[in-house]
Amino acid sequence: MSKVTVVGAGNVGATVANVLAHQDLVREIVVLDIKGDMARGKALDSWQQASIDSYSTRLTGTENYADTADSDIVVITAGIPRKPGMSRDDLISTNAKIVTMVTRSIMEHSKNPIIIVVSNPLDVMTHAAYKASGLPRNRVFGMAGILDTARYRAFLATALDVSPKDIQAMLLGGHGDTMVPLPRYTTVSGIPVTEMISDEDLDAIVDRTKKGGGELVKLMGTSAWYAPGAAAAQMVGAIIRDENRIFPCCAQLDGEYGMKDLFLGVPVKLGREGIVQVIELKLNDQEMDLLNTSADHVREVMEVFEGLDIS
Ligand SMILES: NC(=O)c1ccc[n+]([C@@H]2O[C@H](COP(=O)([O-])OP(=O)(O)OC[C@H]3O[C@@H](n4cnc5c(N)ncnc54)[C@H](O)[C@@H]3O)[C@@H](O)[C@H]2O)c1
Ligand SMILES: O=C(O)C[C@H](O)C(=O)O
Repeated sequence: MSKVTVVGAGNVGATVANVLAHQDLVREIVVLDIKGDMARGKALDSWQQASIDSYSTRLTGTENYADTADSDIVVITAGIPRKPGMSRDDLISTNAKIVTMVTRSIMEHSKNPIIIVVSNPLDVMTHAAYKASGLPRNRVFGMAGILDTARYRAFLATALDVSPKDIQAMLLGGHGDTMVPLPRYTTVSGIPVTEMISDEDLDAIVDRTKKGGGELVKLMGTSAWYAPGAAAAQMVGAIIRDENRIFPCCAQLDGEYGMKDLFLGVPVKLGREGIVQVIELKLNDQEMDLLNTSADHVREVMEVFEGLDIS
């Protein structure tokens, strides 16, 4: 596996390419954007960093899909980000068209890629790419849960004054304010987090996590990119190394958690073939209720998507 395409050379796309290049895992990264010179410039800038940071991954930029031919993995970050006051769902009509067109163009030049979607609203955009690609569900999935748990882990690390490296956590649901961080599946070096923090403080951290994207949009006027870019690069790394790592990702459910034909955040095992397994947790009633509420919200956005005219 050695060719990765990143579509969208904006804040997130450029970060995915740059972080991935630093892992020195792939032969070639192609960065594609409708603004071809921006893609060329960012790829060239990252390539000029190679001798300083010691990696061999060759980066090039383009606006031409022929240059993406025979990609093993494609990360789609193309689309508009939200501005303060907007929800991710407000992006749907613009980004649904972009993600669909991008996926169709990718499939004209790569036979059997793995596609990782980043564009928002994430769960529905992952469905859009799945539908436009014709690929099986194990090869099309979305990045959100790694980012959302990373935020949760960062907030916990600050509150407990420990390293975020020692916090392990799981999270379910759609990538929106109804996401479901799971304290029952959160540990600090194996110690249940509930033994280290009060219920009140933990609740506040769960709530801040759910609104974590919006907090950054408010601060910066646009959405985040360092942690999102690193999260997508981590997924690419796990696939290329065939590691079977378990991450929360947006995957199509086929009966798991009692749901079908819906893309939602769940724990998955990631290896060379993409999603090797969707992992079903034994949820309690309260967790299941929260997951159902989140799924209902994603279904509402799906209805908007189904009503769009994307020719
Ligand atoms: N899943 C997540 O957790 C997560 C995290 C952060 C951002 N996002 C989403 O990722 C997307 C990108 O965010 P960003 O901050 O990088 O935005 P950005 O505006 O910095 O970059 C987006 C890029 O997409 C390009 N683009 C637009 N239409 C295109 C097309 N048809 N073909 C190719 N390129 C095209 C633009 O030219 C631009 O360079 C947004 O939708 C944002 O909401 C998702
Ligand atoms: O919040 C956003 O709009 C971008 C992204 O989904 C995030 O969580 O940072």
